[in-house]
Amino acid sequence: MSLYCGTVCRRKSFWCYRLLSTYVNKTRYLFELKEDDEACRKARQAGVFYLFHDLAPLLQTSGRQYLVPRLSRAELERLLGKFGQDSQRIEDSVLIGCSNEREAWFALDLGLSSASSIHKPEVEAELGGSFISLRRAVSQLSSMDSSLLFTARALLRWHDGHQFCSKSGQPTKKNVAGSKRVCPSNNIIYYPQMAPVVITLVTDGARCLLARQSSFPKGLYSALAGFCDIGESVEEAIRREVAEEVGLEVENLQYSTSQHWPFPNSSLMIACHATVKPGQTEIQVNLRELEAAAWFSLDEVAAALMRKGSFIEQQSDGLPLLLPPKLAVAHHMIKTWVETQTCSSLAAI
Ligand SMILES: NC(=O)C1=CN([C@@H]2O[C@H](COP(=O)(O)OP(=O)(O)OC[C@H]3O[C@@H](n4cnc5c(N)ncnc54)[C@H](O)[C@@H]3O)[C@@H](O)[C@H]2O)C=CC1
Ligand SMILES: [Mg+2]
Repeated sequence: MSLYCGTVCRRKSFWCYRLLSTYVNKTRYLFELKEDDEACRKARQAGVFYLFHDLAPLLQTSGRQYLVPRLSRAELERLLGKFGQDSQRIEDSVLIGCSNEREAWFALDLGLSSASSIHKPEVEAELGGSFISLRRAVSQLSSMDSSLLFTARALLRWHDGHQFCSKSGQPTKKNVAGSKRVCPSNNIIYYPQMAPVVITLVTDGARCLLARQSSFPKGLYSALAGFCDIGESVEEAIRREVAEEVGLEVENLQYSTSQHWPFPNSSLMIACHATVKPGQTEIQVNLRELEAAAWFSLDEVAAALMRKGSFIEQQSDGLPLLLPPKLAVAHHMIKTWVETQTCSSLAAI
């Protein structure tokens, strides 16, 4: 049973953790760490650390998968000492989560601050791993690891880009958890930001519309995506983006799911399905935004979904269509569409 006992237990800690479900307990604990610098400092003493270098996480290879090593506080202090760094450097770490047992997890980038950047190959040799671009590693990470590393990368990048107050020009100061930065001269609080992005899988009933940008790997097609403009609702952004990019009008918008996507900046991907208006299927590609867009049949998409291996391996097997990696929300939407189409065609038999 999960119970919240409110103010009665608000003595030493914010909440009486004993009575709460594991999930609520964890959520409340993280909330406390973000709000209370002293509690977070204490948690950092016993916490574990994920290391990055210039936003690339430290990873270790295990067969076709990557493992994500973590360091205890003592191991991290030893490492910093070995490379002539003060343990003060740990102050730069940011809180990215915690275990069910309230072990706090932090991320620290050893390469971002050029004044005190640690030489990458030496750390890699010392820790028996490599700092690998998260984008490159994403298909070989478990979904739990990738979600944690996405958060860490986004937060580390945000702090790196918000060292100064945009009003006073003075240095800003992060709270211990790294959930905000404050300008000491005018008390303006800066919170980490994400840009809302709509991503839409358009169908005409039998086919789905996929598109590619010239920057995509050869053969890769994805759903239509675009940043929401100021003042727009999600529905308006979807209609505008589809019209802008492929010259079609859509209706029957249906929310599917959402995902935090850290490349290149933090985006909140809001995924929806939509259909074209009856009789409107002729694509007019906006070549300033896209290289190509086309309708794909269920068979073509289902075959592409079955393909295994990395992009490089898939590119060499000669089939024309490549789909986004499993962890991308675009993959999830395409898979959902194929499943729905397959079920409805089976039901029609
Ligand atoms: N996780 C997934 O499955 C997928 C994620 N994406 C992500 O969605 C994002 C948006 O997709 P695009 O087609 O590139 O968007 P888009 O169609 O809006 O075009 C990008 C252009 O929009 C403008 N723009 C407006 N607001 C912006 C902002 N806040 N930040 C950056 N540019 C802004 C810029 O001129 C930029 O060149 C990309 O960052 C991409 O990584 C895209 C497809 C799949
Ligand atoms: Mg786009």
